[in-house]
Amino acid sequence: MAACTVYSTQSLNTSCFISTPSHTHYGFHQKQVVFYTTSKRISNKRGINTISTSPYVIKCAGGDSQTVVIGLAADSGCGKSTFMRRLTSVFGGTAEPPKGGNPDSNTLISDTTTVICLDDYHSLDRTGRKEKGVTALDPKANDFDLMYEQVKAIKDGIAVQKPIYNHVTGLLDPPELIKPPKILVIEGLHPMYDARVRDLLDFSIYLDISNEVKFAWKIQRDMAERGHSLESIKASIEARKPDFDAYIDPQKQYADAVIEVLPTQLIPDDNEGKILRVRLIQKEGIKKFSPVYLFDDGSTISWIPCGRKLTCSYPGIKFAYGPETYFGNEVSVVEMDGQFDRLDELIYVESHLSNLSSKFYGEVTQQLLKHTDFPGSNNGTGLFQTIVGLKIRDLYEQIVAARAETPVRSAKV
Ligand SMILES: Nc1ncnc2c1ncn2[C@@H]1O[C@H](COP(=O)(O)OP(=O)(O)OP(=O)(O)O)[C@@H](O)[C@H]1O
Ligand SMILES: O=C(CO)[C@H](O)[C@H](O)COP(=O)(O)O
Repeated sequence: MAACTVYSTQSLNTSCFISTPSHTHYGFHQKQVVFYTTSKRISNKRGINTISTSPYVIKCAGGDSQTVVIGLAADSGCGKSTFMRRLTSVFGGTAEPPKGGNPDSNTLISDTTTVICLDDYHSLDRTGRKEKGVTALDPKANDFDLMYEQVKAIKDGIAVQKPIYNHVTGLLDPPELIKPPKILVIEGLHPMYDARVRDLLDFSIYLDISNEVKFAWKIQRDMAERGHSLESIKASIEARKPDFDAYIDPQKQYADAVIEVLPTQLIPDDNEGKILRVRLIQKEGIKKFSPVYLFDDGSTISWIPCGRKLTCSYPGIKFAYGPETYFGNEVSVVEMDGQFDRLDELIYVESHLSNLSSKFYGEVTQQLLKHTDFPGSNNGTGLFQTIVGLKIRDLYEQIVAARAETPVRSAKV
């Protein structure tokens, strides 16, 4: 049986948020129990109940109970869903919408992860935004207080009733229950915009897609799959740009890892946007995260792997690695320009990368081979998304291991 520690409320901030109607006893996860014997419930207009008194909080040793929170920021259509599918696959599962819930829910749940889309915190629906003349990227169209309260509650192991923004109707639908998972990913336009939400993140990622590439991807998806015209795609990108520059793009300075996607430099003046130069920018000095490197940690390296061990057709493949400064922070950057002809040969490149946090030799290659149908599997976007997925798994395992030790120690003291 797990050893438990009982804390008196005098030393705790006892205010918390819950979503269930019962008010005497809440059990979250297997190894943490929060036990309220006296409670005062105040319903507020967001359907959240505030408990203002809680005499005992019991936490048990060996608990992996607190949710690890990951932030993933990017503009719409920049590969968040693809990245999430790769991340879920690293944990060995597939993500699905909540069973029996709203068919237009934006949430995806797997055994380990719950991914919530921050569009659900739009405070203005489509009509409301039109009337007020604001875009969904404008902070005025989003409820950051609620976002903070709910992400904090989930992180503390407490279920919430999260609103749903319905992309089909453009309306705010009735809320859905989100239980605390092992890993909560908050993805969308603003995971690092509000300092309170940012501080809750255990790791943060920004997908930085250059305008040229964003345009090429949008055309491919919105013209081919959604029947939009070229003119309307151009107009929509232009209309979003000022708010994107003001509110979304600046978040990259806070990210622990940035995946930057640029046009290739291997073809002069390329404007097709098919061959990509992708940079994995990794912040130095982040707890439980040690950046991936090529050949030699801290050196500056340029490497063309094409030859006997790696088949390359025009324009080839070029890797680079080295230390840089990014928004005043020391970072390590691994870069890949070009694309693989034969994905199985990626193993050759993988064997020259270190600190991958893989569980066995060839895991990165195996992951990419598993999902050759995902966009970007043959270039740096797929490679670096997979690597970041392994890093998140490693971070999660380190956090769980550290937590398993802490209460035992404090109980002994
Ligand atoms: N690495 C990639 N290489 C090429 N195309 C890509 C890549 N990632 C995404 N795309 C293109 O962009 C489209 C959007 O990708 P995805 O659905 O993953 O983005 P998203 O950020 O989740 O979009 P949204 O927020 O609009 O739902 C894909 O359908 C595909 O056409
Ligand atoms: O930037 C977006 C994030 O995905 C969407 O444009 C925003 O959520 C508004 O959605 P819709 O266009 O469906 O009203």
